[in-house]
Amino acid sequence: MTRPEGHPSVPDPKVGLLLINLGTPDAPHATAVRRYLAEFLSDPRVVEIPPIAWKPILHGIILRTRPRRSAEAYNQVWTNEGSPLAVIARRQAHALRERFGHRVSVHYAMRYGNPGIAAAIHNMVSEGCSRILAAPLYPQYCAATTATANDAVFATLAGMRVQPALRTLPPYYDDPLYIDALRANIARQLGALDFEPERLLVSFHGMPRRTLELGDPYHCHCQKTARLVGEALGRSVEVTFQSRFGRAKWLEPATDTTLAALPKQGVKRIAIAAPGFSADCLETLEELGIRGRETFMHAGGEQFALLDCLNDSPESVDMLERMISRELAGWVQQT
Ligand SMILES: C=CC1=C(C)c2cc3[nH]c(cc4nc(cc5[nH]c(cc1n2)c(C)c5CCC(=O)O)C(CCC(=O)O)=C4C)c(C)c3C=C
Ligand SMILES: [Fe+2]
Ligand SMILES: [Fe+2]
Repeated sequence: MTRPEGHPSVPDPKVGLLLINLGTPDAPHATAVRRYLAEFLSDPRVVEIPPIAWKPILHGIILRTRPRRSAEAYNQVWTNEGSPLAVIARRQAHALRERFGHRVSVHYAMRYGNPGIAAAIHNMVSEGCSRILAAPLYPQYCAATTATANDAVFATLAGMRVQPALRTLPPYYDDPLYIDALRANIARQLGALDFEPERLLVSFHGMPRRTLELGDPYHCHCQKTARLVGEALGRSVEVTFQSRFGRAKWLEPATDTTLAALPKQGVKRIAIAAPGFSADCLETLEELGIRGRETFMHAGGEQFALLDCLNDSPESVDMLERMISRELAGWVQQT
């Protein structure tokens, strides 16, 4: 790097990138799942019920029953290398490390479970990172995901005497880089199917409807992503919301009821994409790929394809590299 004459040469600051995802249990067993669910479902950003009312339900009912059922579901998608979400998060970080080389120190962390956000930031700081970009890998902003990931980053810095400088990656639901990565990823997979789907469903994780009424932009972000992806692919898409939890009204239409209804409307061949998930996980592989498929086929469907998420595909790594480089402008020499 050349510097204008008269300016003393200062060492380049070390820049760190922290990729953040939701988290997953350490093992597909009820004990590990209970530990994970207890942390996840105790987050007031996730369950917005006053703790005095929620705690007895969580500890008295949910944590007594759900871990065993969820562990069975995790068992069906667990791999030799671990939980799919953890495996893919590791691969995404590895791929970006290769892309950025010595320019950026790439780490990843989970909001719940391991590796944790606080530990990752402490590692980065002790490694000498004085500037950190925290990148929650949620394309659509939601208080239950983006905000709580950022909260955990801010809380870690709040306890430090010498803080690194910090940036956060904004939501990227309508970023042309994201839409183009989805277009390429979905088009490639549709082209490789041995049938022509009559309908392309795009299923996003659901949220309580009340969060939309309170002003969370998540629902609008999902709708815009879906519209832009449909336009980019040149075909219509149908938006649904999955993973309903509890008794309150959630965003609609629900993925499971749509899957049960489509064959009766004459739609027998479908493909389903889940563009809100940056990595395949329990919610895509088990809820859509196993239970969703069963629901559709039992209702009279004939062909069903679950498309992979962006994961560590070349288009995903290109997208992340370019989006992150843009956020790091001024911090890192562009190549
Ligand atoms: C009130 C409950 C939940 C809200 C709100 C919620 C929002 C939300 N979640 C994701 C992404 C993921 N959720 C995952 C699993 C999962 N989600 C909930 C509940 C809520 N999610 C539970 C209880 C679970 C655990 C599994 C189960 O018991 O059903 C996952 C997968 C994790 C994995 O280990 O693979 C992801 C990813 C988003 C994006 C979101 C709001 C937009
Ligand atoms: Fe969830
Ligand atoms: Fe689920």
